[in-house]
Amino acid sequence: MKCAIYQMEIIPGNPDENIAKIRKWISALDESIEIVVLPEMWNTSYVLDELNELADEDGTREIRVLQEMAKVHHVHIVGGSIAVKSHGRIFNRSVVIDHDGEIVHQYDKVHLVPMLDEPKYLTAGNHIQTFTLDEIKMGVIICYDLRFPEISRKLALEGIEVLFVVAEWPASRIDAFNKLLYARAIENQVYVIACNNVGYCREEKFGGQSKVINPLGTLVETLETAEATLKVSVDLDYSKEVKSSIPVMNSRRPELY
Ligand SMILES: NC(=O)CCC(=O)C(=O)O
Repeated sequence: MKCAIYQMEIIPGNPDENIAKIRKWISALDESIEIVVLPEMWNTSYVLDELNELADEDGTREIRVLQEMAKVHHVHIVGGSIAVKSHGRIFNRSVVIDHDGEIVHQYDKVHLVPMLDEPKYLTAGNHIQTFTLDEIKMGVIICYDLRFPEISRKLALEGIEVLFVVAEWPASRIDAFNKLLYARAIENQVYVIACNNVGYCREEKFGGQSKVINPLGTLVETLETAEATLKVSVDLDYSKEVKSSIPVMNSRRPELY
């Protein structure tokens, strides 16, 4: 699976310019790329007090663009997440679109971040599910979700081979981001494909370091702290190989914990 990750510098509070950036970035990718990954809240960043005006109903404006790009460029899109309005409430919603332009998955962030005031402005989701692309089961979690091993374990127990982590993780806590990514890969024996943003939103600086970690916990490749694209090829059979050589899931004792 050939993957491109967009470590994007998101323009705070400007969905139109961010949509234009996404269009330009996807259009410039070479044709061999099969799946692209975007960061969390790429349409607005963390201008939470402006989302009532900025967020589109059900994210229709952004989703239409992603569907068009997916079809035209024949790529699956793990669309990071976008701020959307739905029935008067705001959600931090991840949308996955296949290369035919069909929506295959939507997920509303279930763990809202107190340190970024999310509980004050956003409504949490209540559902955690896997999705399938090219017959491979995958899962996506959003940023702060990474701190809660239960959500990744639930997805792993349902058979995912790849865990996408879409993030706007601050630079001040980037060591925790990196360590948690390794932990989730090792304990669940899955590829972790993490897409963080860079730049600022108001006073907050975001830390980048988007990366891919294999199911054994080895770094495949990482970015640093500038806007950039990470292109990697992922051998999905490796997850099955690791699962059979170290049978962690079979060694579990769920009756004890
Ligand atoms: N956008 C986020 O969810 C940030 C999470 C964070 O800052 C942390 O867990 O620390």
